[in-house]
Parts: sequence; structure tokens; C-alpha cells
Amino acid sequence: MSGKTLAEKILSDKSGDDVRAGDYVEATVDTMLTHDITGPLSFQTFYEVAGEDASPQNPESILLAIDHHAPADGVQAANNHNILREFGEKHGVAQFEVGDGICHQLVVEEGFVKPGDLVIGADSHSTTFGGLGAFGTGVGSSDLGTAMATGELWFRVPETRRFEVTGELSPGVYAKDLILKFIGDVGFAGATYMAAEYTGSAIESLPIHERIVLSNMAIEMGGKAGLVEPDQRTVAFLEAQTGESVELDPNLYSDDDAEFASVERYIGEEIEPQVSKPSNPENAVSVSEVAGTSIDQLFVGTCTNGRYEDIKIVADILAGETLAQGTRMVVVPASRRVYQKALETGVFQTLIDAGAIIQSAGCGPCAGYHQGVLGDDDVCLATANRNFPGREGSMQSQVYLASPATVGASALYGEITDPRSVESKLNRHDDYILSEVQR
Ligand SMILES: CC(C)[C@H](C(=O)O)[C@@H](O)C(=O)O
Ligand code: SF4
Repeated sequence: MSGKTLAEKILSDKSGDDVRAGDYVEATVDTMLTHDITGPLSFQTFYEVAGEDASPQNPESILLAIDHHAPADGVQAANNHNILREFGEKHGVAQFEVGDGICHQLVVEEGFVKPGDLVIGADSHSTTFGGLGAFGTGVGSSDLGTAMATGELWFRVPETRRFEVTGELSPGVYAKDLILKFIGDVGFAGATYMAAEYTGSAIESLPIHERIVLSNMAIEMGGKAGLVEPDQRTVAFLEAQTGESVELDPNLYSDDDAEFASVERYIGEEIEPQVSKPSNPENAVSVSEVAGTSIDQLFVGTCTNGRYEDIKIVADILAGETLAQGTRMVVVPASRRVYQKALETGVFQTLIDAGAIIQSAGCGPCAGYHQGVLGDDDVCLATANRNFPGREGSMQSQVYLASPATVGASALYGEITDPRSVESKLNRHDDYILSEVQR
């Protein structure tokens, strides 16, 4: 038998079987998350499967977040929030409030994931946790409800499509540019039901918050998961974040003789800053191809690039400057701790002085619900992950996707701008540990 990929190893471990791509498994789930949109239906399925008086198998493995319509933007959202609160209280489940942050960020910050775990979420960006060497994947609400009842879920073991980046990334080029490039190259469905795996020296040298960006957007090429092999940096990050010691299973890597669906090879130094044009993340081009495109709104946030390090990159560029005339910038931190940190360090003051709007932690206008919805003629440059028609508002509006550095540089001129033109202001931040920041 051939060796195993990281995905095959994790699903073998969680099912107790020696499995390969294509096999079906019943696997034990370590962490499950749901939120104010998918929670109510998950709970309904849970009660149908487990019975009206039942409790979840492992209440401590569940995380509920009020993040999508938070604060409530209407009566239905407010009622959904109450359904989450009630379920959380009744079953002793960790339930995060309005303003605490985006579910995916909370899983990472609150110690709900470690390398080798199997994490499911009733949200498509649950691939995020692959950045920490966990098999994270999005599932439907009914699957989530079933897993809450049984502690398990079935999976078809995915094939692995590998993205190998040697060398290192140049100044002004970040994980966001890498993932946009990958998606552009393989297409929107290029890794459908596969585990995307990111490897090579340029990936190994990335801080955890950037690895998470690669995993988070695996779903934008159809990926079932997006994995980075965990290492000592992963361990150090999690230990600092949680205050607990983390054991790294030395077997959590893809074997040399594992079978891959394909291996795409890149040289880090050759990657340029990328921008995905409307209205699909796969429309990625080098920034030079769209430089000069006029922008109305800049959006900094989301589970992809709403972390402290991302917001700081934007603030580094805007320090002492003001937004270009006629543009507006909406900043939505990914969590309350990110908010606090940006407040304490003056990052928010810098952005406010530049003319930005700071909003409470959550999804913000990412999926077009509130807090910065776009009108018909609006053009937005966002650090987000999706730019489908109507994603952030009107079906006629246009959304371009880019890194925080490209958004920051573009804010200075009101048009898409190569971040390398402000090279002296560009930084690559190591991971900030938010465990000591109050929530
Ligand atoms: C609302 C939710 C189900 C959805 C998802 O699963 O991705 C949202 O988070 C998104 O990004 O579009
Ligand atoms: S920030 Fe956007 S992509 Fe992430 S979970 Fe929220 S709506 Fe979905």
C-alpha cells in the first residue's frame, strides 16, 4: 500500500480504519460550530435525531457564534440570536455573543482546535482550521445537527491536490496573493471535494495567521479541506494562545509515497500581488492588470483577513495619511480581542484619523447583510473571500478581492494600486497572540 496524505492520516485516525482517498468513513468529530444563520436548522435536526429531551453527545465540543447578522439587523435575526442563546444555555454549550467575533476566529482564539483534529462547521469557511493542521470542513446544518446528536459524521476521504511553493514571498506579497493565484490557476472548481494541501519553504515560513488565509479560501476552489502540515510554529502559536501545552503528533505530514491528485509547483519570488476581478474569486490577475480601477468602498475584515495583523498592515500604510477623496473604508475586526488589541495599540486611532469607519466584530458586509451594503454602481475592494454577483449588496455592484496591503495602498489613491508602490510602509507581521487581550 502507498503512503498516506495528511488528510488520509487524520481521517484514518478519527475513524479507526486504515483509509485512502475514495473510502467512506464514520469519523469522530472533535469540534463543531454553528452560527446565527445555520444554528436554528442544526438544532431542529439535532432534536429530530436525538429526541426532544436529549442533550448533545459532547456539549464541550460545540461552539455557537452570533456573528453573521450581529448586531441584529432585523427581527428575524434577533429571534435567531435568541434561539442560539437558549440552546447554549440549556445544554451548557459555549455560546459567543454579538460582538465576540466570527465563528472561525473564535475557534482559533478560544482553543477549540489543535493539529490532527477533525472540525466541522455549518459554514463553508470551516476549512480555515487546516492552517493549524486540522481537517476542517463545512457541512450542512442537518449534518451538523446529526453530529451533535451522535458525535460522529460520515465522510468520503478526499484526494489531495498539492500546492508547493519554494523560495520565499517578496515584500508586498502575502498568503492572500498566493491563494488568489492558486484559485485563478486551477479554477473555481479545481479542487472540488479534494483536500488542498499547501507545502514548500515559502509556506513553512508563513506565520499562522497567513497559513489560515490559505486554508480559509480552499473552499473557493471547491476544496473539502485546506491543509498545512503543522510544525513547531503551530505548537508555539497554540500554546501561547491557550496557555496549555500542545502535543504535536510527529506523524502529521503527507508521506513521500502518498498519492496526490496533482502537484502544482510555484516559486515564491515569482508570485506578484493578485486581485480577483468581479464576480468570481477565480478571476485572479496580477495587480498591474487592474491598477487604476476606481474604487468607492474599501472593506477590511472577514474570516479571511480581519485579524489584527491584517488591520495593522492597513494602518501602517495609512498612518498620517487620509483616504482618497470620494472613498470610504469599512473596517470590521474578526473578533472582540482583535478589536481590543487594535484599540489598545492605536491602530484604530490611525484608521479613524485617516477617515475609516470601525464597526463591531463579526462578518460585517461580507455577505451583503448589513454594515456597508453596496449600491448599484458601487465598486468595492475587499480583503474578503467572495465576490459573486450581489455578494456585498446590489447585483450590479462590483467587488474586487485583494490582500490588506493592496487595500491599504489603494485607499490612498481611490483606485487599485500596487502595494509595492508604498514599499517603505509595508510590513509582514508575525503572529500576535491575543490570549492576554480581554474579550
Ligand atoms: C451564511 C453561511 C451559511 C455562509 C457560508 O456557509 O459560507 C456565509 O458564511 C458565507 O460566507 O457565505
Ligand atoms: S466573514 Fe464572510 S465568509 Fe466568513 S463566515 Fe462571515 S460571511 Fe462567511
